[in-house]
Amino acid sequence: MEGVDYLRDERKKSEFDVEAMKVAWAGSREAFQVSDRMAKLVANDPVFEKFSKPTLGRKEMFKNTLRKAAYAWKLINDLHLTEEEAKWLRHYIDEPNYTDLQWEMFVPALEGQGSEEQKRKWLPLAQTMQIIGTYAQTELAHGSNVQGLETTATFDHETDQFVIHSPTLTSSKWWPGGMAKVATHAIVYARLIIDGHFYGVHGFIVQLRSLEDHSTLPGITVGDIGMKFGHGAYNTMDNGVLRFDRVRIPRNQMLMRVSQVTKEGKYVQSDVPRQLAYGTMVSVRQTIVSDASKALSRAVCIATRYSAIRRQFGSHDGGPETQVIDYKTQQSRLFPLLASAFAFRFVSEWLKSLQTDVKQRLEAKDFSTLPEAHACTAGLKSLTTAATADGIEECRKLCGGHGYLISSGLPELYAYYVPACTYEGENVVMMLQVARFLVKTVSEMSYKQPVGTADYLGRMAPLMHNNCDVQTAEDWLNPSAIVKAFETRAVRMIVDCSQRIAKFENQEEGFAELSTDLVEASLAHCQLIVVSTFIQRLKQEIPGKGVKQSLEVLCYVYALYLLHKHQGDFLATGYLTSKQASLANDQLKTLYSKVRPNAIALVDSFNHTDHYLSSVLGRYDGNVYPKLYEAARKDPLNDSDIADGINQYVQPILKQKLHLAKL
Ligand SMILES: CCCCCCCC/C=C\CCCCCCCC(=O)SCCNC(=O)CCNC(=O)[C@H](O)C(C)(C)COP(=O)(O)OP(=O)(O)OC[C@H]1O[C@@H](n2cnc3c(N)ncnc32)[C@H](O)[C@@H]1OP(=O)(O)O
Ligand SMILES: Cc1cc2nc3c(=O)[nH]c(=O)nc-3n(C[C@H](O)[C@H](O)[C@H](O)COP(=O)(O)OP(=O)(O)OC[C@H]3O[C@@H](n4cnc5c(N)ncnc54)[C@H](O)[C@@H]3O)c2cc1C
Repeated sequence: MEGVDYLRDERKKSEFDVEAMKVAWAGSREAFQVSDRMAKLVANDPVFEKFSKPTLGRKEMFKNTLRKAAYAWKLINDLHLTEEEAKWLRHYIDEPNYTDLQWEMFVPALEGQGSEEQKRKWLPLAQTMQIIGTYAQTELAHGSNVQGLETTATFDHETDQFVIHSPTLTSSKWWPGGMAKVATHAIVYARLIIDGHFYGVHGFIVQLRSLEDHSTLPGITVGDIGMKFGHGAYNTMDNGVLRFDRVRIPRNQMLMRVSQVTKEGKYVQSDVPRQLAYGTMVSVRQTIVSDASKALSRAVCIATRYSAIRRQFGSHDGGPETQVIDYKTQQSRLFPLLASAFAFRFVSEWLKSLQTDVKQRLEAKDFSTLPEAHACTAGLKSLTTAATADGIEECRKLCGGHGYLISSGLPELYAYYVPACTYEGENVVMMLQVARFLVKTVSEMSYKQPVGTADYLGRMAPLMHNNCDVQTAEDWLNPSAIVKAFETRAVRMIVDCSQRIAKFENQEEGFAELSTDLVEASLAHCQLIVVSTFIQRLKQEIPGKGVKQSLEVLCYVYALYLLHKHQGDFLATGYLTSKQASLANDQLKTLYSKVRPNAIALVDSFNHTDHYLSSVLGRYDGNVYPKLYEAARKDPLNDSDIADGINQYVQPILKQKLHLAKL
C-alpha cells in the first residue's frame, strides 16, 4: 500500500460530514465559498507558483514578489473582486509584501485616526493604490514603549508646517514593512512639540518617495534592514530603516481625529480618549488572532496527513508497520494542536464581533468597553501567536526527519510565523496589559460591576470558596464543570496577585515585583475566554451530520489538555484535588481515541489547497515518497554530477592523500 491508499482509507473512517464541517470552520456558507474560490484562483494560476522560492537570491525573491503583487492587483481590478475576496486572494498568495502594510495598517490607520476631511483626501488615494503606505512606529531603540519614541514633529508657526526630524541614530525608524523600497508614504509616529512643549506621540502622514520616479525625497534616508530569520519566509518583505533630516509637512498631515493642532499652534484634545490613537494596533491584533488559526491549521494539516502515512515499528509476520498517528504519544502532541486550531478560529470570530460592537459604540461616543477590547485583543494576540509558533515547531518534530526539509513546508512556515510573537505588541508586554486591566477591575469592584469577559470576577465570593465536584472521568464531559474550573483558577490567581500588590506601599513597584505571576494570571484569564467561546459556539446551531459532536470532542480536548498542562495552577489554587486532575487526564486519553478516526477528515475541513500548504508531506493525495524523491532531484545541487567547486576544492585534497600514501 502507498500513502495514497492510506489517506483514502482514513477518509472512509470519518464519522461526520466534511463539507458541512468546512462551512463551520469558515463561519458561513458564503465565507466558505469566497475563500474556496480565491484559494482555487491562486492555486490554478502559474504566476503564483512558489516552489522555486527557496532557491532564489534576495533580489530575485523580492522582485518576484513585486511581480505577484502587481498581478494580484490587476486581478482584483479586472475581476472586480470585493474587499473580502481581495483579502483572501492576498492571503493565499502567501508571500509577505508591502500590500500587507497598505491594507492591514496604512488604510486602517487613516480610517481610524484621520479626521473626516483627511479621510476624504487620503483614503481614495490609498484604496486605489495611487499612494502606497506603511506604518512607521518602531525605532531602533524603542518598539514596545511607544511613549519613548524619539522622532520629533515640531510645529513651525511661520510656515504652518511640522518639521519631522530624527535627532539621534536610535530615533531611526526600524522595521516597518514595505518601507525600504516600495512605500511612497508612511504614517510616522513622532513626539509632537509645540513651542518647546511635548504633547505626546502622534501619527503624521509623510511622503517618502516621488510618485513620478520613486526616488527618495530630499531629507529622507531610507533602506532595508537586512535579511531576516528563515531564507524565503519573511525576506520577500522590505522591512526598512528611515531617517528624517528636518522634513517639512503641512500641518493638516497630522492625523487629527483624536487631537488637533490649530493654525495658531493650539493643541486641542477631542472628547475621545487618547488611546484611540492606538486603534490601528487593536484592529491588527484581531487580524493576527485570525491569522494564528490559519497558520496553525496549516501545520496541523501537514503533520496529521503525514502521521497517517508514516509507519514505524510494530510489524508482525511481515504485515504493515504501525501508522505513527496510532501512537498515543503522537496523538497527545498532535490532537491538542488540532483542537487549538479550531479554538483559535472560533475565538477570532468572536473577537471580530466584539470589535464591531466596540466600533459602533465609539461612533456613539460610548468608550466604556474600550479597556476590555484592548485587554482581549492584546491577550488573545499573545496567547494564540505563542501557541501557534510553538505548535508549528511541534508539528515539524512530529514529522521526524522529513519535517526539517524545506519541501515539508514547515521550516518556512515557522520562520514566517514566529515574528507574530513580537510584532504588533511583544507577547509578554501584551500579557502585562491584560494584567493591568484585571488588577484595575478588581480594585474598582466595590463601586463598579465587572462586565463582559471579566464578569466572572464579579462572582468572586462563590468562586473563591467552592470546590470541584467531579467524581468520575465522565463528569469532565460537562461544559459547566469545565468553565467553573477555569473561572476559579483565573479568579484565584488574579485575586492572589492583587492582594499581594496591595501590600506594597508603591503599587507600581508591587506590579513590577509580581509581573511573572501576573503574566500567568493573565494567561489563565485568556484561556478562560478561549474555552468559554468554544463552548458558547457549540450552543449555536451547527448543521451537518456529526459536525457538532466532533466539535464537542475537540472542545473537550482543548479544555482538558490545558487543564492537564497547567495542572500546577489548578492544584495550587486549591479548586481541584490531584485525583480530579488525574481523572481529567484519563478523560483526555479517551477523547484522543474519539478524534483518531476523524483526524484526516478534520484537517480536510480546513480546505487548504496543496498550493497553500506547499508541503510534500501534507499533500491531499498522500503521494508522499515519490514526490519527496522528485523534489529532492530538483535541487540545484543535482543539476550536474560533479558540482561546482569539487574540482577546485575537493579533488586537490584527494590527490594530496594519494601523494602521501606513496611516501
Ligand atoms: C482573510 C485573509 C487575512 C489575511 C491575514 C493577514 C494577516 C497579516 C497581519 C498583519 C500584517 C502586518 C504584518 C505585521 C506588521 C507588524 C506591524 C507592527 O508591529 S506596528 C508596531 C506595533 N507596536 C506595538 O504594538 C507597540 C506595543 N506597545 C503598545 O501598544 C503600548 O506602548 C503599550 C500598550 C505597551 C503601553 O502604552 P502606554 O505607553 O500608553 O502606557 P500605559 O500607561 O501602559 O497605557 C495607558 C493606558 O492606555 C491603555 N491602553 C494601551 N493601549 C491601548 C489600546 N490599544 N487601546 C485602548 N487602551 C489602551 C492602557 O491599558 C492604560 O490604561 P489605564 O490607564 O491603565 O486604564
Ligand atoms: C517581522 C516584523 C515586522 C514588523 N513590522 C513593523 C511595522 O510594520 N511597523 C512598525 O512600526 N514596527 C514593526 N515591527 C516592530 C515590532 O512592532 C516591535 O519589534 C515590537 O513591538 C516589539 O518591540 P521591541 O522590538 O522594542 O521589543 P522590546 O520591547 O525591546 O523587547 C525585548 C524584550 O524586553 C521585554 N520587555 C519590554 N518591555 C517590557 C516590560 N515593560 N516589562 C517586561 N518585559 C519587557 C520583552 O518581553 C522582550 O522579551 C516589526 C517587527 C518584526 C519582527
